[in-house]
Amino acid sequence: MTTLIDGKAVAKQVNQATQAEVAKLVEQGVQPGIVVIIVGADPASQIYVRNKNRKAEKLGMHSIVRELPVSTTQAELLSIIAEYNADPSIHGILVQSPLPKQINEPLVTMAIDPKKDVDGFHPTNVGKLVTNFPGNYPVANTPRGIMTMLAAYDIDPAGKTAVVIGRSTIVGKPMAALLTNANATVTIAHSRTADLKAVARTADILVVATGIAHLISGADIKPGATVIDVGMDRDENGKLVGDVDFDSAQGIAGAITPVPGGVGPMTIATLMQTTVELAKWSDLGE
Ligand SMILES: Nc1nc2c(c(=O)[nH]1)N[C@@H](CN(C=O)c1ccc(C(=O)N[C@@H](CCC(=O)O)C(=O)O)cc1)CN2
Ligand SMILES: [Mg+2]
Repeated sequence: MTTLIDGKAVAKQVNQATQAEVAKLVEQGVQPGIVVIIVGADPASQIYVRNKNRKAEKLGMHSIVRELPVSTTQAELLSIIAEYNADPSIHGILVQSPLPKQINEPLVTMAIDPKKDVDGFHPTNVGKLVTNFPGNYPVANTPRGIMTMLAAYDIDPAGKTAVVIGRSTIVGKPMAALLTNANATVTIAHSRTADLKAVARTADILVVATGIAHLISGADIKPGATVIDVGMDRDENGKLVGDVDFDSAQGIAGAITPVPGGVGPMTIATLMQTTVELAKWSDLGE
């Protein structure tokens, strides 16, 4: 029997808690605010940005979408970020990725005030995560949402062997840090890993974030393992699929996230949760 990890249902619970928290803050005179900056007109990014804006408004937050032309220069983008760094009504600044070629993404990440870094990508915040620094700071929303999902299903990483396939700043590296901080024994694997599938088979918790449709199949999964599929890929018919072949994993995995309806909804719900926390930490000193 394979348990389906229902990200949509967990996201709904997180969103309900966030909505209640927003209402409480508003009573105290603080309305959490987020700005999402999008450069260019990538259709998928436009949909994600619209979804974030709708969700933020639905939960009672102040939400701005700042749409910039594809020709925006590095200097223009940095000066817009500086504007929101100085705006007390904005607690979270998110620059939607991917960005056009003329923009230096790491410099953009560095320009965001770490206290408003709602993505958790600023090196100051990444450094705190990796050093398991005490206190409050934002953590990348996709891996943090995955930790929330694991907890919701009583899956404790402590003492388990975890394999994270993918080493991105958005998912793989912060995921490995969170699992390490939760006392798992963690391996980061990637495109250059020798015998990747044999490494995958050692995992009690397998997180796959490669962007390669159906890279992992049932034969690569240790029986009973928890499988978290971060992929959002298109198959040959244009259908949205994950990095894991869900059908062949069924019956082998102990628990698995579907695509869609797994990690994706948790990313947005966690982003909203982080925005509220940033507002609390900055305006109420909590
Ligand atoms: N600055 C950032 N840029 C990007 C991030 C990010 O976290 N920060 N992540 C991705 C895109 N993304 C959010 O921005 C995102 C994409 C998709 C989903 C989602 O809920 N997916 C659904 C399926 C949607 C569909 O049917 O197409 C699901 O998995 O159920 C959430 C967040 C890149 N850029
Ligand atoms: Mg994401």
